[in-house]
Amino acid sequence: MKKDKQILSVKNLNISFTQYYKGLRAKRVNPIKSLSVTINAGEIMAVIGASGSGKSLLAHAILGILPNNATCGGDIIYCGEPLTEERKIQLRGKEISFIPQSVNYLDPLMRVSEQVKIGLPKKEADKKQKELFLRYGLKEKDGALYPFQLSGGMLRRVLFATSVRDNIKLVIADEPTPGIHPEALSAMLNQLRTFADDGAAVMLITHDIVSALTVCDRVTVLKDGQTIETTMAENFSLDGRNLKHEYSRALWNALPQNSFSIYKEV
Ligand SMILES: Nc1ncnc2c1ncn2[C@@H]1O[C@H](COP(=O)(O)OP(=O)(O)OP(=O)(O)O)[C@@H](O)[C@H]1O
Ligand code: NI
Repeated sequence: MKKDKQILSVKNLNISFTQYYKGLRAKRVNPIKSLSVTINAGEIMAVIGASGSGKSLLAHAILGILPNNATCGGDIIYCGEPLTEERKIQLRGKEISFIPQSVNYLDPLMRVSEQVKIGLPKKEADKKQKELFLRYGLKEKDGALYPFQLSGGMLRRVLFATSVRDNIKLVIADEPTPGIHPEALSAMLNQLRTFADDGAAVMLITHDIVSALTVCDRVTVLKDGQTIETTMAENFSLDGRNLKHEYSRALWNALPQNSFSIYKEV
């Protein structure tokens, strides 16, 4: 696949919810106001922002899994064409791969090895699933277990294994690494890098900016459902003087390892 080709373009995304309370009184909330992000083939775009800034909603809008009471505006273009609700259903789990934030996305009643096999070509599903378990430090016998029998860290690895498929063009990873020990963390980040190097566009939603910077190309900063800035990863360095927006600098300088740097307005 040609690199630098735009795979995903989200323009002026707007998401609101109608909430009913006290019987019939309706209230609208509008957590995503004007959010834009583009990702090219071969690129990892980290998406960062405080809790509640709209990162997961962005992911869910692209995948077509927003709750029913959500209203969505703006444009989502995938490979040059509007990503309609039908196309979302058609493509997710195939060309568009999702690593969800919550392990609740796993089926509680299905053995985890079976869940990793979903979407794999039948003939090689067994072999591939075992390879993926090995790659992410899961034991072969763990495959026979149900989600409730695995630890949080193990479930994250299972989720990651479910995302590795051939012919992926877009990967959306929503906070894929919390509670993961350092070795598995780097295996997962390397896997995201491999997806990108093989030509996919990768969206890495995370709170862990420092780990993300080891693999990502660009960073989009969100605040209150709006894009604050998109910048090259290398601008997250020193005291953040190359970042355009005050808020991005504040996020960067709030990290414990940066707290001693002298922050001056530039
Ligand atoms: N179904 C819903 N109805 C109403 N508001 C919602 C709904 N889902 C999410 N929100 C609101 O939208 C905002 C953004 O939520 P979102 O889950 O995208 O945040 P996030 O950036 O992923 O946060 P975190 O880092 O904690 O995962 C939040 O204020 C949340 O309360
Ligand atoms: Ni989230």
